[in-house]
Amino acid sequence: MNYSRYINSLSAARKSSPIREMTNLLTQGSPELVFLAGGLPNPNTFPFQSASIKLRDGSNIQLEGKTINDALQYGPTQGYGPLLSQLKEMQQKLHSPPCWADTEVVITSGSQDGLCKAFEMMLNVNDHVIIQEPVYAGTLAIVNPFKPKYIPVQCDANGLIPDLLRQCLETNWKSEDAHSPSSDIPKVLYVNPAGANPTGVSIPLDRRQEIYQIAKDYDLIILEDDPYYFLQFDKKRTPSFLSIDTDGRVVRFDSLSKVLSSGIRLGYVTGPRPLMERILYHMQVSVIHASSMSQVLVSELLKQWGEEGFMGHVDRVQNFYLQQREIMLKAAETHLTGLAEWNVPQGGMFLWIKCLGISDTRPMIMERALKKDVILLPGREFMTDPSQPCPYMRASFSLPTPENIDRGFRNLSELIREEIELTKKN
Ligand SMILES: Cc1ncc(COP(=O)(O)O)c(CNc2cc3ccccc3n(O)c2=O)c1O
Repeated sequence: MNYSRYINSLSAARKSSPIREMTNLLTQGSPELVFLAGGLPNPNTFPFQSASIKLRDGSNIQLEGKTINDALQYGPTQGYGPLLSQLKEMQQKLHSPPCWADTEVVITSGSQDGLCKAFEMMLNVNDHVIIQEPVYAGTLAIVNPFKPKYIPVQCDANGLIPDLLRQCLETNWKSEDAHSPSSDIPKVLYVNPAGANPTGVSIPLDRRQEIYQIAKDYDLIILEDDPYYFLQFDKKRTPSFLSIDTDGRVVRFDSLSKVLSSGIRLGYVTGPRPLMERILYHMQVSVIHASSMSQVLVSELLKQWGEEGFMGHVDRVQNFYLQQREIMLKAAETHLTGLAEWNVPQGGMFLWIKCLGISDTRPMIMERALKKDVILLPGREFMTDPSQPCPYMRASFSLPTPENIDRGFRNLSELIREEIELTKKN
């Protein structure tokens, strides 16, 4: 593939920082090396001497000696060596990427960081951007400043609809336009394929293959934003776009937020080397690297757990959210039947609810929900055109207890009934 068409002039102008190259030397030098080059602070001046983290299973992770020094010091931009190796091994085992030999992984400060850098590498102002809709509000927040011409592709119970995707493209372009520098044909397809935010929908494999073929026909890069991959409620996880990527056209964003901790701010981007190099250079100048403490801690955890321990943990996390989903679905049945409609989420942590008899949920939620001791997000936040009224709202089942879910939905049903009355009066 010719990746230059996906790299805007800003990103193409980025170069590796000499200081970062120097720091990489530090990890390659002999023990006799006298390092006079980089401005790394002397760890003996740090007040932290060791750290011990207690795990819920009663075991401990000890950071001391080399690990505490690594945790407190600058490290390689691409990621802390041991963790990078562990994550690369995990990607190979879980996804068996067909283009693995030409693939690179970069550890980022959450998948949000990686997603932001990928769009900032690829987009120019006023670009066409193909995006599933509804879509995670954090993605819109990244892309909106580019004043994009969104091509929103509607979803059904199985996610993004390939026929609509193909229709959007063939109505306005020919596939050969992808090879014409002057064409304004889109270059990027953003997809959140499993347990999508906000719908909870997962795209089945046959549909992913159709979508991939369309991306192939129109030479699109697929941004596979997949933080809920481990939270798919069907234990047999659907193969990722990365696992069917025979061309090297998928950039995949994984997150540790939903399975280990959201506060450690660790995600990892997996994609073709020429694109990952651009993201690496951007990391060098934006944050230098993701938190060393977070990376060392996770690496020691994975070392202690091994693959079996980690997969056992993510299964427990998946089961927790499945239980939470059941509780929210029961509360919806009890309190919202006749007032709203919803699909059964196939993954993630959200229920996407359509209010019946209310054209736009934003005023109800933003102006009247707090008085009812319940708050959720209005559907407009997840639309590419927020000026349009939207009858949907997103409820998260990650945090509330079963009792609070039931109480919240009881309050919600009162809120909706009062809103319908209000609408009738106006
Ligand atoms: C589809 C999709 N892609 C990327 C991310 C970012 O995850 P990261 O790995 O932690 O950076 C997310 C996180 N989504 C949310 C985060 C959040 C944080 C504070 C408060 C509210 C939040 N709400 O509501 C969210 O949906 C996501 O859903």
